[in-house]
Amino acid sequence: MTISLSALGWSETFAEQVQPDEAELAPARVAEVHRDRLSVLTPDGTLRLIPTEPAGDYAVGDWVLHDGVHAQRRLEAQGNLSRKAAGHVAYSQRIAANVDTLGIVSSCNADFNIPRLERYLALAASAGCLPLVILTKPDLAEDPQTYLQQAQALSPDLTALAINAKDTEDVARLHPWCNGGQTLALLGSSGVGKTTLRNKLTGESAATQSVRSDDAKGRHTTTSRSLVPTLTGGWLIDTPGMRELQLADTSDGIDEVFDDLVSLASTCKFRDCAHESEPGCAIQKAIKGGSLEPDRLERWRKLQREDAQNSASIARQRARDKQFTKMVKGTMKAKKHRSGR
Ligand SMILES: Nc1nc2c(ncn2[C@@H]2O[C@H](COP(=O)(O)OP(=O)(O)OP(=O)(O)O)[C@@H](O)[C@H]2O)c(=O)[nH]1
Ligand SMILES: [Zn+2]
Repeated sequence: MTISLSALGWSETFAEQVQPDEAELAPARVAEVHRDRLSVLTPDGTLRLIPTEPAGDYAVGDWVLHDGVHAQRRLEAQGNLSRKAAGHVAYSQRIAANVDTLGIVSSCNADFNIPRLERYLALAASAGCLPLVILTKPDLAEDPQTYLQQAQALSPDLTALAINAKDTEDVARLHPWCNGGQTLALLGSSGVGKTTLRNKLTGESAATQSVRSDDAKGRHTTTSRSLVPTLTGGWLIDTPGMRELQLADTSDGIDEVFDDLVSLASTCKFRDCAHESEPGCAIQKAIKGGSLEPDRLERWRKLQREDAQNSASIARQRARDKQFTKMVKGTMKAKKHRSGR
């Protein structure tokens, strides 16, 4: 069975990137990334390719141009999700590529958390994905509508749906975001129902408990990340094990989520107003007038601080890496020189 490139999500944006000297190469979409190979989808089926860049440069959902053996070139992606990787060494880690819609999954219970939703919304805005808030387990909540209203109030551009992930008909309300070659990525804390949604959307029966391995902290999380077809002709990227999502280089996304504060701040008397006790502060005025919650200002500041700190530590690490490479090259050159070669 063959399927069209557009059914795989190919569009003009990618076609335009193909250079005349690449006419011999064929496009393929990355379904899985392994250290030494990529599993890719082509109109004729699945292929294994040898990467030509470090594995960390690829993300599930990427488009590559290949010759049947090597992924010769990775095309520039749209809807690029990335985060600051956890650990001692700071770097920006790609999570998923060419994502049309980011499904932000939260359940209607203790997991529901406004700052976390705002964090995911900032990520979606910065990546250029359409945000879709999916509130699971409404059947277990006393008043799911209050969660829905709180989520909806975060932005007029956002769609929020309360969906019982165990109910096939209810899950069908997500079909408009995963048909016609469109890609939906699901992001959310462990246990909120991502696997349950995935099984309904794809007709697969990925185990909700068994495909797990211990991570460093001894907690259980699903580990594989892949691009899988939905029953309705779209694509789903499950991003398991994303307990903690640290933002980096998303200041544009944060500004979008807090655009009301950004435009208020632009009317403060001082350009560098810290919105504390400065005279003529439009933000403090709005708080006093009751049109702005002080908490929202705090959440904005907190995300901005986090983003700035993470972006800076990633930049420092990049600079260190660069310096190290330079030093190694310098040493090798000196050695060559000494040995008279
Ligand atoms: N009642 C009810 N239970 C749900 C709903 N969604 C998920 N569950 C249950 O919640 C548990 C966790 O669901 P999973 O789908 O495994 O959660 P997950 O987000 O994939 O978790 P990780 O794999 O750890 O990331 C399972 O027992 C599901 O049956 C829902 O909408 N209603
Ligand atoms: Zn101010």
